[in-house]
Amino acid sequence: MTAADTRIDFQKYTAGGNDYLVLDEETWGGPLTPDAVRLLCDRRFGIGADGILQRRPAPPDGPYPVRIYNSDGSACERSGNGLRIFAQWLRDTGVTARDRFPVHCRAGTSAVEFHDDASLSVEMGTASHRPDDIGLTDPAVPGGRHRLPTSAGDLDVTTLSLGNPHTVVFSDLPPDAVHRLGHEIATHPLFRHGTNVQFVTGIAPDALAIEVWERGAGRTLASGASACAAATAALARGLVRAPVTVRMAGGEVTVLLRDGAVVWQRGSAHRVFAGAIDRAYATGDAKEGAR
Ligand SMILES: N[C@@H](CCC[C@H](N)C(=O)O)C(=O)O
Repeated sequence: MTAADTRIDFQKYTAGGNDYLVLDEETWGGPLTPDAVRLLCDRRFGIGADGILQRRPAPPDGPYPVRIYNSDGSACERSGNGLRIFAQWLRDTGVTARDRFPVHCRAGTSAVEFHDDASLSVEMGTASHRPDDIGLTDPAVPGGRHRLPTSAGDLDVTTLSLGNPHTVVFSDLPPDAVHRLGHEIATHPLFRHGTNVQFVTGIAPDALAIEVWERGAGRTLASGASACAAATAALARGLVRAPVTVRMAGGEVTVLLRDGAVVWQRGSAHRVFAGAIDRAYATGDAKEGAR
């Protein structure tokens, strides 16, 4: 029996404190189960991460497909930090040496561009306010700007989809709102598939500050898709001008629109460490007590 039979290699990356494990589908032996994702992401029983990126087989020149999972085991259509991390991993591991290439996730294909300062830009698609795209359950509620009833009163929000659902909260709230209201809004009955939530805590002419509550992961220190959602919503309200620097607890990304509507985010992604996890533990029954 070789080490590859008993251990599964992984790499751990971070983008502004939003951390992901990167695994290979071939090494794992197929798609991850929700139980396996929860175990691997568990910070006490597993390796610990906000989510997992599982690389899928690809033609040499791409597009390079990736499955994206949240730490609660759910699959996610698109992740801004996830795609930046995956692109960085493709370069770090020598899968490609190119500066521009396409990656592919459930929400579609995104172009990636590396810059001289070691940052990278990733295309995030076009924001949609269509109720069906967001998964709104009440036909009386339009996508875009509306009021959202919560335990803290009716909030001024913008709901939109970037391939995944987002609710940007513009109401003035106490600093701990992300902890008090994040889960409530993320699981609000208005959203058929749940929603990621961004609390806007500061606005400048070309910058925003947000706190993030992710669907499927809870509060995170940063989120690329959330930064894009918040910037897009603030641009639509005329509150900021592009490019918009979006500051989060763990770091910042820059968001801009190309061709008037295509959302791009720019930031960095870093490898933290590489390791191997016991295959029997990660895939077998020895996961008692994990979330
Ligand atoms: N961390 C991500 C966002 C992940 C998506 C989300 N949790 C979902 O379920 O849609 C990012 O950086 O964009």
